[in-house]
Amino acid sequence: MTALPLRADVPEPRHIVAEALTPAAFAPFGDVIEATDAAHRFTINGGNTERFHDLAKIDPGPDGRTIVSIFRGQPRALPFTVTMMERHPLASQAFMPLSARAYLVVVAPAGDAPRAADLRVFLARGDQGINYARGVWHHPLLALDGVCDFLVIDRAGPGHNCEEITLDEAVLIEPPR
Ligand SMILES: NC(=O)N[C@@H](O)C(=O)O
Ligand code: NI
Repeated sequence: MTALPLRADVPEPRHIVAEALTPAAFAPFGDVIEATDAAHRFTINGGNTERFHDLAKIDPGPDGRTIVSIFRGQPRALPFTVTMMERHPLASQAFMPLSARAYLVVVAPAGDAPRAADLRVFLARGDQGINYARGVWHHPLLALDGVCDFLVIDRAGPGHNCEEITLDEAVLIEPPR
């Protein structure tokens, strides 16, 4: 059986394999929210409780109000094709998994609209949250393996706080190796 010729007019999407989420790797995009030895941690409540203190820079913007919501995400199948990105120019946005499942985080630096080559893909563990700093480009929630709930901390207030762009080329996210 002869292989069908690839269509010359349809470019092969860029392939990206997710990398592990660490505070250092994610630093250009915001904060990783996790209870680790690296956090400013101290005991409270007479020794019953440990506080992992001040883990994310929540930024509601100059005239915004910080709000807390729950997002219930349907799972995405891998490989997943990224064709768009969004940003919140007025405030940060944080996601903390409540379902203890891994999820994907696709980001690009704040500033000009990203090209596909600018994207970074992280595989977050089910005990790691993330906080996108104001204006950081990201893909909307990418839950995996089942319906997942996330606590979300972002902004309510005047102004348009969600801008979307279509990428110059599609990006295929492979299953983690
Ligand atoms: N639209 C909305 O609130 N969700 C997105 O911002 C997202 O990052 O999932
Ligand atoms: Ni968002």
